[in-house]
Amino acid sequence: MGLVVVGASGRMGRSLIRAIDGIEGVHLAAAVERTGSDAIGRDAAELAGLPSSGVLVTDDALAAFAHAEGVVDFTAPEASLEFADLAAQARIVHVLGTTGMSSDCDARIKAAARHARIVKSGNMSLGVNLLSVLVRQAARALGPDWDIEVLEMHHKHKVDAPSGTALLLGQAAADGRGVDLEDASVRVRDGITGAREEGSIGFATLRGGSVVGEHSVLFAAEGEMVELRHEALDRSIFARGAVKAALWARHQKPGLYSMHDVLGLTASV
Ligand SMILES: NC(=O)C1=CN([C@@H]2O[C@H](COP(=O)(O)OP(=O)(O)OC[C@H]3O[C@@H](n4cnc5c(N)ncnc54)[C@H](O)[C@@H]3O)[C@@H](O)[C@H]2O)C=CC1
Ligand SMILES: O=C(O)C1=N[C@H](C(=O)O)C[C@H](O)C1
Repeated sequence: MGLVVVGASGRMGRSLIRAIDGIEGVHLAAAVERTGSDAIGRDAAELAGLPSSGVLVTDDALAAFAHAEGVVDFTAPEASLEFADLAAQARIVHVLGTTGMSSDCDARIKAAARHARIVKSGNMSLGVNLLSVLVRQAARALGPDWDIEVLEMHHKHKVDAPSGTALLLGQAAADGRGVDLEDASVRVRDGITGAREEGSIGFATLRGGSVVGEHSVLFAAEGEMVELRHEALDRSIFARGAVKAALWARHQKPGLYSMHDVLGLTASV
């Protein structure tokens, strides 16, 4: 399966190029960066620390998509919307890992998925997706007198908050409780906030250094606390998940899929 990596010189772009190189059944068909990037014209594999491949980074996404079967996209929300349209036109699989998408963006991705196979997730790792199943089960079992807080820490370059993973885990907790996350979530606390509102789902964001990604979901009650936690030690876990998603989506009908679909983690698990 020929895959295009968009955002090829980014942290995830380089990790994806290395993952594609090491996985049977896929090859790097093209590598795309934004117009004006220093990476344009450079060998994509060399950028990722591999021996040269002859695939030069381009800013012509349309031409790149024409000769591929899938695109893996960890870029930025506006760019991902554009790539969703181009992938739908080219009838290729779109694996979308970009976070920080607004509800408007999500609606446009849903519309594009009427004609395209899109796998979208705030976290492509097996560990976090399994964790989300456990969070949903815990939230259902523990009930509303257990306070739920989602805590995350990432590297200092991350531009969106809360992380896509924190929102995914918050959604799992809300699903387990049978509440609407929009109504229940408290994303920021500052000043005299008053006591914690019963049933709310809180978020706390930490940024610093080179942390790849740490997430905890805390369930706190009178006299006891349960913590469910995931730590990403290397970006290759997301890259390998994204490639797995592309290979899986190749055989699916048009639609918007999640990593739960790819990994077979259905609602009943
Ligand atoms: N879903 C998941 O499992 C994961 C999601 N992410 C998300 O992926 C995104 C990227 O993360 P990083 O790689 O750390 O960021 P980064 O800033 O290192 O890389 C983003 C790359 O996209 C490129 N880009 C931006 N607009 C573009 C355009 N129009 N055309 C082509 N390239 C364009 C940038 O030049 C940059 O090289 C973020 O939203 C992050 O939260 C990151 C890791 C895992
Ligand atoms: O920006 C990152 O780095 C990451 N982003 C994703 C998120 O927003 O949750 C996934 C991972 O935690 C790394």
